[in-house]
Order: sequence, then structure tokens, then C-alpha cells
Amino acid sequence: MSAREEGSPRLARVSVVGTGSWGTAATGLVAPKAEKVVLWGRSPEACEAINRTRHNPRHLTGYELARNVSATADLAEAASGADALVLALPSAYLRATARSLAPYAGATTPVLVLTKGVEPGTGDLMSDVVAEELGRPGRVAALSGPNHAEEICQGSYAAAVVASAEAGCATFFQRLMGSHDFRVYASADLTGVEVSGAVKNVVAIACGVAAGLGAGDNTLAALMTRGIAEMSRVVAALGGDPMTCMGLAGMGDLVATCTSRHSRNRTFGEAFAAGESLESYQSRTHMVVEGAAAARSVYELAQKHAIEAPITCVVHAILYEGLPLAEAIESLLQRRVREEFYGLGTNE
Ligand SMILES: NC(=O)C1=CN([C@@H]2O[C@H](COP(=O)(O)OP(=O)(O)OC[C@H]3O[C@@H](n4cnc5c(N)ncnc54)[C@H](OP(=O)(O)O)[C@@H]3O)[C@@H](O)[C@H]2O)C=CC1
Ligand SMILES: O=C(CO)COP(=O)(O)O
Repeated sequence: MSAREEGSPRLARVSVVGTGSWGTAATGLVAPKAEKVVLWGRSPEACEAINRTRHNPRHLTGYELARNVSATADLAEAASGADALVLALPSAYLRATARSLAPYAGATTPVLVLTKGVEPGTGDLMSDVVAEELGRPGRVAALSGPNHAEEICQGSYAAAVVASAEAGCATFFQRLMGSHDFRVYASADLTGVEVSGAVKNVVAIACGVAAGLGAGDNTLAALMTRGIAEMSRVVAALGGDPMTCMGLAGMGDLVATCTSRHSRNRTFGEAFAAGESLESYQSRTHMVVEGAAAARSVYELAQKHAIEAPITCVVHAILYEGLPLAEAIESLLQRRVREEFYGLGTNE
């Protein structure tokens, strides 16, 4: 254990909920800080295989789980007695799983949300969803940043930000998740951190589509930069701090996701440009494209709060309204050219 890790809490039992890529990689971050890590997955067969082989049979199959990690498909067994809960589920399953978890989660147990998204229909942030289901919003934090699971489990240096309405909760998870190799910064701007994580996935789909259609680096850089401007408007309209968009959850994750070969959002965009549907991509890869869900929820927020969100509107239109790609591009190019940072309260 490094000097940085020595000051960290050593907990008896931490539960990681979700055996997808991020839940699997997150066990490696938590394992040095806990006597026992219990990983919950929906599939009893996958959990049995994890316990027998110490490898997840579906996600990051080459990654060897730490010796103190065990898996179970029983939520009661996973959550009971946990000193901390780490939720790494796709946004579509977060509320239902948190609801099922509620009877077993301790009333004051700190909860960290790794899910990136905004709930369609309610517009709730992922931390709101969890707080509604488990209670005590102050013990809920969200971690976000440029953190492709494939690289995290290789120990590649990375950084993230953890945000909570209560500073003590952010600090608790900063120390639980952070290490010499994984630098975790703290923030009080839960809205900014979570909204940034949702919007960047939508922009990554746009970049993937553009790349799939042959766009060059200039085009992709323009999309990313206008994506941050759009992200900032959404964050500001929802009461967050636009400066957060310049940080790890904003620019950091936007760049990683829009450019990485590991990104499902970016590669889905490329596949979509080549004619593949969302359903086909997700069932072929067994992975979630959160930007497709976020295109709905961020679009709804933009309508509700009258936020200009042209990239989100175009991604929504090509995914759900059948807008041809050529028309989508044209609709972005024909927009009025304005002040660079309009909509942020300084130069409307
Ligand atoms: N992957 C990454 O690098 C990162 C992901 N995230 C975020 O983490 C969250 C989880 O994504 P990730 O770990 O990548 O997931 P993956 O895309 O790797 O896997 C999808 C997960 O969804 C589960 N699942 C599918 N259908 C259901 C269902 N009906 N009920 C419950 N679970 C279901 C799958 O279970 P099964 O394994 O049994 O098929 C699997 O665990 C997302 O919000 C993502 O944006 C954040 C940072 C990094
Ligand atoms: O959020 C992520 C990396 O930080 C993962 O992005 P993708 O879901 O696009 O793979």
C-alpha cells in the first residue's frame, strides 16, 4: 500500500452493485481499502463463474479480480452489513435496483453512484434517484471523470471527481476510491458533475457519427468544443456551476469519450452512421450506450427549461425521429452564428 493509501479508511465490507465493465473495474479500486468486497450481479451463473475463476465471464474477461472480492446474485447478501455501497449500474436499472436494495442498505451507509445519466421522464440526476429510493441525500455522492474501465483495471494513471451535497461524504469516497494511480478530486457541485457526465455521452455519439461519415479532426474538435458550451448551458440552467464543465467530469470525460476506441458512445455513433441500430449494437456488445438514453432525458430538460441544445436535439432526432444524417448535419451548419458563450448569463 502506498503512502497515499495508508491514510485511507480500511473498511470491513464494501458492496459494489453491478457486474458490468465499471463495476468490475471498480472492485479493483476498492479492494485495497476493504477487508471484503462483495460484488452483486443479476446473473447467478456469472457470479458463480466469478467466484470459481476470479474473472467476470461477460465483461473485462481478462481482468483478474482481487482475492478479497466475492460475487453474489442475492441483493440481501450483497448489501447487508456493508460499510459503503458503490452503485455501478446502467441508468435504466438504477431506480429499480436501488428500490430492491433499500430494505438491506443501512440507514446511514454512504452510497457512491458511478452511473452516468439523467432519468428520462423525471429529469432526476442519478444521485436524486438513489436518494429518493434509499433516503438521506447527504450520504449520497457521485463519481465521474475520464475513466474507461478497460484502462482503470490496467492501473493506467487516471483522475476523477467525486461530488456530494455533504463535504464529509465526498471526502469519504475521495479516500475510499482514490490511490496513487487514481487521483480523486472533490466537488460540492453534484449537479454540474452529473449533468456533465450525461451530456458528454450525447456529444460522443455525435462525434462517432461524424467520424463514421468521414469527418476530420477540425470537425470533431468543433463538435467537442460546442459540446462543452452546450453542456455549460444545461448545467447553468439546472443550477450547477458552468466551471465544473471545464473539469474532469466535463472536458476531461468529453475528450476521453469522444476520442477513445474504448467508448461505447463514440463507437455506437460510428456504427449508426454505417447503418446499425441501437438495439443491434447493444445486443451485439452486451454493453450500454448511455448517450442514447441521455439524448432523451437531456432533450426533455432542454425543452422544459428552454435551453439551446442543438447537438442534443440533432442526436435525439437521428435516433428517435428518423432524421436523415445529411439533414442533421445541415441543420447544425445552418444555425445562426452568435457570441461564442451565449446562454451563460454574460452576453445573451
Ligand atoms: N464502462 C466504463 O468504462 C464506464 C462506465 N460508466 C457508467 O457505469 C454505468 C454502468 O456501465 P457499465 O459498467 O459500463 O456496463 P456495461 O455496458 O459494461 O454492461 C451492461 C450492464 O448492464 C447489465 N444489465 C443488462 N440488462 C440488465 C437488466 N435488465 N437489469 C439489470 N442489469 C442489466 C448487464 O448485466 P450482465 O453483465 O448480467 O449482462 C451489465 O452488467 C453506466 O452508467 C456507464 O455510463 C462510467 C464510467 C466508466
Ligand atoms: O464514461 C465513460 C468513460 O469515462 C465510458 O464511456 P462509454 O460509455 O462511451 O464507453
